[in-house]
Amino acid sequence: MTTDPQPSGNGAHHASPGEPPVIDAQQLLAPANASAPPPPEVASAIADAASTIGFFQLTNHGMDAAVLQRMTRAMHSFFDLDLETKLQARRSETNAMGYAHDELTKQTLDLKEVFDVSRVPHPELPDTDPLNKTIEGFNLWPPGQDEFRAAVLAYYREVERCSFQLLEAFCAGLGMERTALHHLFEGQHTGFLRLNHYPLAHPLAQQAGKPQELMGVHHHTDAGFLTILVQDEVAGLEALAADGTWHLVRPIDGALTINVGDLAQVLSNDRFKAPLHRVRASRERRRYSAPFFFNPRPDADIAPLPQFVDDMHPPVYRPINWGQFRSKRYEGDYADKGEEVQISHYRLDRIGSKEQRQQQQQVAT
Ligand SMILES: O=C(O)CCC(=O)C(=O)O
Ligand SMILES: [Fe+2]
Repeated sequence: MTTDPQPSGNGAHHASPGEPPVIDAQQLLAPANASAPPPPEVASAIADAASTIGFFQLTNHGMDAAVLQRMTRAMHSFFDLDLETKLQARRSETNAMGYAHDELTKQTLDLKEVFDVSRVPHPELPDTDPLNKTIEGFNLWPPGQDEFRAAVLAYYREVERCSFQLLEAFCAGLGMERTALHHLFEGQHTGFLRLNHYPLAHPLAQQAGKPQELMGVHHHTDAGFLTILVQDEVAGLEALAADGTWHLVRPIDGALTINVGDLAQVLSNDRFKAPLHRVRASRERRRYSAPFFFNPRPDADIAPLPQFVDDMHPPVYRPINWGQFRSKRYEGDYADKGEEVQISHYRLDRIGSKEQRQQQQQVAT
């Protein structure tokens, strides 16, 4: 049973304590509002959510519903293809985009299959033209799937447009000029769209003493700045709240689910929180989702912004070069190369770094 959302002070609604707020976005993402400042109460509700649970849901958002629906249909047909066809667009160690059914999170196999698509720098040129290679590699497409390609690329352009508008609301919520962070993304952002399909969990998985097999995605934070997620009606996504308990991020028809990424946490010097989240696998229903990871230019050096640093709030992180961080992270997704790189490795107090833990152990023993 679900409870009716309760209104809170700034127009956001919480279903229950710890559950991400549902925010009426007042058409924040509509093209007509591209040059308008984000409504202050929307920016403030976003900032409240971003600085507490790190997740929120946007209703009445203004993204093009027809483009979204077309992508969703194409995603279902794609995952229904036979494995052999999907494997023709299989990603590799040197090409992060394309199809995979063997992704690792925290060195553990996730129960899902994915298809990743990045920005196309020169849409007028063939997909395989060297000028269309980004730090993610080339986009790979299964043969004979023209509608899938067209639908996915149309959605990519739409969610990319919305990401810039949402970035402005994040900036406004942090009390900054709304275009203050555009330079980190403009021209060469490395945002990518992921299509996720979570097949049914095997009924014997838990009995076999392997509860980890019941996770669609193991707990993680998203590495980029922000994520715009479309989830279907099958529940499964959970976020870790400050009290240490997992809360369902319930699917809401027509809403966009947004979460803070690691880089927004770093830039805001820990004001915004990148939440740990995971996806439970279901034994009853297959689940589909489509996150867009809004990531900066490869040459962006991300560090706490001066306005969030003072005597009381010293910088928490040293600069992170995005291009290097992303490629290290991908190595961990693709194959077990040891501990996955995290922003905690860049903390100046070095809490959580391997070196520090080893040092602490040496001191303790
Ligand atoms: O499927 C979902 O709801 C979320 C997936 C996710 O967290 C991810 O792909 O990073
Ligand atoms: Fe995620």
